[in-house]
Amino acid sequence: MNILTVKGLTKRYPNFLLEDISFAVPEGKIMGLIGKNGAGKSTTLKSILNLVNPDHGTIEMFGMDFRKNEERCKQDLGVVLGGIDFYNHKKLADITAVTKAFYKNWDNRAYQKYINEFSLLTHKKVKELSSGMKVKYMLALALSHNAKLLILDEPTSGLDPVSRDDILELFRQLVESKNISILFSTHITSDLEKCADYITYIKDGKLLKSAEKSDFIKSFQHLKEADDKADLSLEEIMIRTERRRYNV
Ligand SMILES: Nc1ncnc2c1ncn2[C@@H]1O[C@H](COP(=O)(O)OP(=O)(O)OP(=O)(O)O)[C@@H](O)[C@H]1O
Repeated sequence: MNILTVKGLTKRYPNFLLEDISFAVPEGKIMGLIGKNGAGKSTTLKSILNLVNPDHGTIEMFGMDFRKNEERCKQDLGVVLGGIDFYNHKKLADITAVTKAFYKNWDNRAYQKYINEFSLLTHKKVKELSSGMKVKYMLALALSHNAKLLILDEPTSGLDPVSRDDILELFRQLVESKNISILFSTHITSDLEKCADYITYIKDGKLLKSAEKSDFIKSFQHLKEADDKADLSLEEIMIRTERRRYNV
């Protein structure tokens, strides 16, 4: 069963066109949304969530039309877009108090468990947290209302390799122990090697490929050159697909 199905998503900006994006996230799986800077990853996520107004396309979430059931869907959805830096001077406890009022199925015991598990101190202000801790706090909030789908925009960007590995490991554990589904954007291919089940690749606003990871990798092996012995890695696939020739 697919937890999220995106069909024909199109968004036109004056200097950019996100065109006819379609893909699906199966239940209990991690989908990595990849593309270089400016490819349209954030625009895709914001269009899915109705944070920008797409020109075309349908979004089915939890078997419902997202646009017609937005408030219901949001109860089971955890979203981390662009961090919480605009709450820099707020204490975590204060942000939590505002957040929990929004969710019908807020679970205080679960919240306390994740706060302890992630070693978060709720009397601290957002600006006192490391980047990895901020991501963990956002995840703690999402998990405390039993979100079934997490949509995360570049959750690992700006993290050091150890913190990145820690967050990716946490994603895998969440998927395996709680059957949560995750859609996250990144331009860091090693994130996907480590933890994605499926990959959707957007290039210049267009969908290049969306497939299960090993099928995805297989489908790009025509980019191999004579002296390539092993299969191309995701990094090589992306570099070769995006490489430009300069007339200098
Ligand atoms: N509100 C907006 N108005 C006009 N153009 C926009 C707007 N938001 C994004 N764009 C343009 O859409 C294009 C895609 O941007 P987007 O942020 O979706 O890319 P991205 O793949 O998430 O990039 P990055 O990895 O750098 O975050 C860019 O050319 C950007 O300038």
